[in-house]
Amino acid sequence: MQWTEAIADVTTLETAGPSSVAVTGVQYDSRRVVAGDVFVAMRGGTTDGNRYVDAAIAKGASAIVTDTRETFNALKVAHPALALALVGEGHTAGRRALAEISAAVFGHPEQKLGLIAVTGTNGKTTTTLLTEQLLRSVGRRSVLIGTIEVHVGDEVRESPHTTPESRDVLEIFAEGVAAGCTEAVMEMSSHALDQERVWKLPVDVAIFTNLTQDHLDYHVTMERYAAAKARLFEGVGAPAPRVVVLNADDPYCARMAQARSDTAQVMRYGIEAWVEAANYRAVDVELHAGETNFFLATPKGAVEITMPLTGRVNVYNFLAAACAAMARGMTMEEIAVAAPTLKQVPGRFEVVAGSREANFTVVVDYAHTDDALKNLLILAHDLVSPHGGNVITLFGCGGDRDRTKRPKMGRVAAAESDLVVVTSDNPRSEDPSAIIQEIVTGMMMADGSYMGDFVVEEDRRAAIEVAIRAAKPGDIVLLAGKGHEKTQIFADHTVPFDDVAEAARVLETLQGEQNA
Ligand SMILES: CC(=O)N[C@H]1[C@@H](OP(=O)(O)OP(=O)(O)OC[C@H]2O[C@@H](n3ccc(=O)[nH]c3=O)[C@H](O)[C@@H]2O)O[C@H](CO)[C@@H](O)[C@@H]1O[C@H](C)C(=O)N[C@@H](C)C(=O)N[C@H](CCC(=O)O)C(=O)O
Ligand SMILES: Nc1ncnc2c1ncn2[C@@H]1O[C@H](COP(=O)(O)OP(=O)(O)OP(=O)(O)O)[C@@H](O)[C@H]1O
Ligand SMILES: N[C@H](CCC[C@H](N)C(=O)O)C(=O)O
Ligand SMILES: [Mg+2]
Repeated sequence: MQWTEAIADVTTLETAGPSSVAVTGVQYDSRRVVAGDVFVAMRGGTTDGNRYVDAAIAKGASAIVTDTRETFNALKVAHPALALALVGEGHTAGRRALAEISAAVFGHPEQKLGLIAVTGTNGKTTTTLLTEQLLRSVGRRSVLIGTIEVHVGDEVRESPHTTPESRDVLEIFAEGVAAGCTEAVMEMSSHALDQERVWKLPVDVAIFTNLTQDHLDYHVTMERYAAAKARLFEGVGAPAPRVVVLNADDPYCARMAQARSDTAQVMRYGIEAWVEAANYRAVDVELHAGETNFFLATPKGAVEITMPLTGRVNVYNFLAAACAAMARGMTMEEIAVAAPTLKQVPGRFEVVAGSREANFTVVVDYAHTDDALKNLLILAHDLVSPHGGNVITLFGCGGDRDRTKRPKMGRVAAAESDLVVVTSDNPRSEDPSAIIQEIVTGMMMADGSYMGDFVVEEDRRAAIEVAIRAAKPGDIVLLAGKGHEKTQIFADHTVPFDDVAEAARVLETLQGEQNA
């Protein structure tokens, strides 16, 4: 492709250098540049891509796009034979240019896929995976992009980010188109919406799951966090979505509804809301461990649903996924047929194998906000209360993330558990014991005493053993916060770590001790 074609959709302040240059790819990270790439130098929060233009040129970059005038002026003098473009000042202009160039370079795959995008604090990963499975049940092939995995048709890859940069999204989309995919299902994190990593992606169906506290380290206020999420329903540089799917039971439903276009079709789902407020409803919900039954009531009638997922939050995730599938042309009858075949999502209420033999249940769950933890604890109580079992909760909080959720998670855990084991999550650059102290502060009552029973064990491996050894028959042990994650991240090193594997190992040891 020619340079002029690659930047045809980009708003430039100034260009310089030759116009007939062959462009073979595009990159935003100098370390990934190969000969022929356009390098887009963007300012960031940690560093500045403009510092790395020389590195990119040394690797054979065919052209440089920058969001900084000094870089542009300096390159004009130092590299007069290089194709250059200056886009508006600042990282937003850089990210927009990156998206526009990537769409051109990858042949506009975003125009060839029906895009379903999911935002909200909790439930995005689950909802995307359920939506993909529903579509697959009627023979559609999808691209999936989210926290745990990337799917390109039948191929499964690890995911580095919940929502990658536009360049990477568009590359995956192009591979999906080549593999015969007709739809794409993706999570859109608030970071990505705010940073416009999803610039000009034409979302056909936009889903809102819920909004509760998280990420205030980044967004600072709930209003700004909500505004970032609302951008999905407005369209980020693209026309507003054709269909919006909203959780009518969430207090932020109206906020998201306001952002949509006047012509958008609105599908509101819920369990609690009145019929007038929610036109897609779960009625007569029966929750069991490992199975949930209800009627999916729609404007066209109702169908009976049986699905092998546990808990009320998954009824919401199913409703969201079912609405999206219907918006893409599936019938409710097809959805009812597919429901029993849905797969459990890794690390979301995942029951650890071997726990049944121990006569108690060990569950790994990705709850890492106070709302998710509260929902998890309610579910755990529902499951153990018929036979008088206890709830033992293990969790920690991630470093370099929202600090204000730490005491809130501490309070919820202490109020709703019979025993809490406070430990480390991913400490990242922070001191693990300082994070734990902030959690424990939330467990303190007005008179200075602590609510509930808790123990502190900073080492997550040892803590898992403490929690499981404390369990008696009929109890449930919740290992919260890390879900599917396969590593633990410390300041200067990352180690392999897997809650499910650690729990299985302890259960095996216990079994061995019992047999001895
Ligand atoms: C806060 C945040 O979102 N940061 C992301 C953002 O960083 P940034 O804009 O500050 O960029 P930077 O690191 O300062 O670098 C500036 C530029 O220099 C480039 N660079 C840098 C070094 C180099 O040698 N050469 C080079 O060219 C970088 O590629 C970049 O283009 O853009 C970077 C490039 O894509 C991301 O790696 C980085 O993710 C960081 C690591 C991160 O932790 N992000 C998290 C918070 C995040 O985005 N999470 C959400 C999910 C949240 C959820 O699921 O609830 C997600 O969507 O994944
Ligand atoms: N609809 C929901 N409402 C509230 N909590 C939920 C919901 N769905 C899942 N959860 C809880 O949130 C946790 C994370 O779920 P999931 O991974 O699907 O969400 P996510 O939005 O993708 O999270 P992240 O932003 O961290 O990737 C689950 O383990 C569960 O505890
Ligand atoms: N994807 C989310 C959740 C991380 C969960 C927890 N394990 C942590 O590391 O904080 C984030 O980046 O905030
Ligand atoms: Mg996710």
